[in-house]
Amino acid sequence: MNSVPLTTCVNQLRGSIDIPGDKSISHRSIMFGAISDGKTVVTNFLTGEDCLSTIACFRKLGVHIEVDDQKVEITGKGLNGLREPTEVLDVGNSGTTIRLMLGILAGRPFYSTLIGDDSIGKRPMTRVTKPLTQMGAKIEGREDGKYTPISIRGGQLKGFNYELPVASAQVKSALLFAGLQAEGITTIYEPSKTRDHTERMIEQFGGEVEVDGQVIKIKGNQSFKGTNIHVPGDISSAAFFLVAGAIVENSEITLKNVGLNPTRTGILDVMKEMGAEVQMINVQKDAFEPVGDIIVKTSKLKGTVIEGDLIPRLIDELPVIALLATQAEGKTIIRNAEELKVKETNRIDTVVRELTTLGAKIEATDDGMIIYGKTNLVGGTVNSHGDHRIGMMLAVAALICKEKVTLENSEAIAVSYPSFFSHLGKITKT
Ligand SMILES: O=C(O)C1=C[C@@H](OP(=O)(O)O)[C@@H](O)[C@H](O)C1
Ligand SMILES: C=C(OP(=O)(O)O)C(=O)O
Repeated sequence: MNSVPLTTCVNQLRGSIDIPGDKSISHRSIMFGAISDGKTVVTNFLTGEDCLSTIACFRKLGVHIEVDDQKVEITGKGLNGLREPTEVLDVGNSGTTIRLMLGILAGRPFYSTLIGDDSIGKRPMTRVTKPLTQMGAKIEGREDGKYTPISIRGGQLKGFNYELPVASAQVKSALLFAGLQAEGITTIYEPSKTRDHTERMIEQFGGEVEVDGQVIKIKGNQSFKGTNIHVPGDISSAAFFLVAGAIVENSEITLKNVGLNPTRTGILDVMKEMGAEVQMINVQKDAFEPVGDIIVKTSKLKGTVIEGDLIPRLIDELPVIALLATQAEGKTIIRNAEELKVKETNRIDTVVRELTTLGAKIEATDDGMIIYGKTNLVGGTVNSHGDHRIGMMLAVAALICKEKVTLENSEAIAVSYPSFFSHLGKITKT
């Protein structure tokens, strides 16, 4: 457990950062590469711990994967090339890895066991185990399939119609992976539109999927062909610098190569609504995932309401958006965000607890939080609680703290952004 002093009292942030590869897209590039025929080359791959867990799991399923810095080569032998693993598959801290892999394994005629860390052991799995069982997979898990360890024996699946009880791209993607191996058609209805990287990647690897708003249809017995994928920068990682640039005085920073898929850009909409000076330049809309650069400057901010269909478009950014709201005049309300309770930590509790330590006025509600601004943040000892997004949010908060800030459990940040502190150091002027 690392405890580190954070940089405080920063006078300005200046310069530019190349944002590392998107976590969601990096995971999926390995998964599709592994189930395709032939070679897939992935560039700008995110070498965060979560995506490395995905690689480790597929190696145990017999897939040859070579990693050279941010370049990954996967030698796929199709879905039938996956082999029964002789060891348990350890997903580490990664919810995306376990839920999407369960979808793939549901259609494979062999037995696997999946485990993860303490945080994974508390995250709900019924949301995927129940519909996958309905499709025909045999799944057992602790407390009736609710939690890890989970064992699965896949086999011949049947397509079905399924209304998602929660807006979750992980559940949708698990069902797409199962559906593309099933007999017949699988139709999924989403309560709100969630990130569509799986749908985009199916087409990129030569498969077929039909999307009509929040209704997604996939036919079974599909096969895929290896391809080259260049992963855009992760807007969820850029979010920490977007907020830092807006709240630290005298700042102007450019975030380069940021993925701008509209299912992920909720933070930009909210920042504009709050009065932030953010500008997109060099936008390439026709790439398989849209990408561009973002300039952010110190901004005068006002409170807002964040709710409804916007929530899935910024779910992972809510901790750092809560910090942003502490620097806005007036009240900010975040509602319909109960999914925050089942992330790496209960992010309603951890955000409220840690920001309160630093002097913010913030309350937890049943489905979100209320933040009263503008407050001066002071200092203190804070804790990531093993949650990478909480750790990075606190490092950004420290930039505007007047007193010493110490971060406990800082190592969690490597889950999604191993170069976070070096990037922050590069733009920080004290
Ligand atoms: O599909 C994905 O890659 C993800 C979906 C989201 O989770 P849910 O599907 O649980 O909302 C998000 O929070 C997670 O970081 C990544
Ligand atoms: C929730 C997250 O990831 P996962 O669900 O993959 O653990 C996240 O990265 O904020």
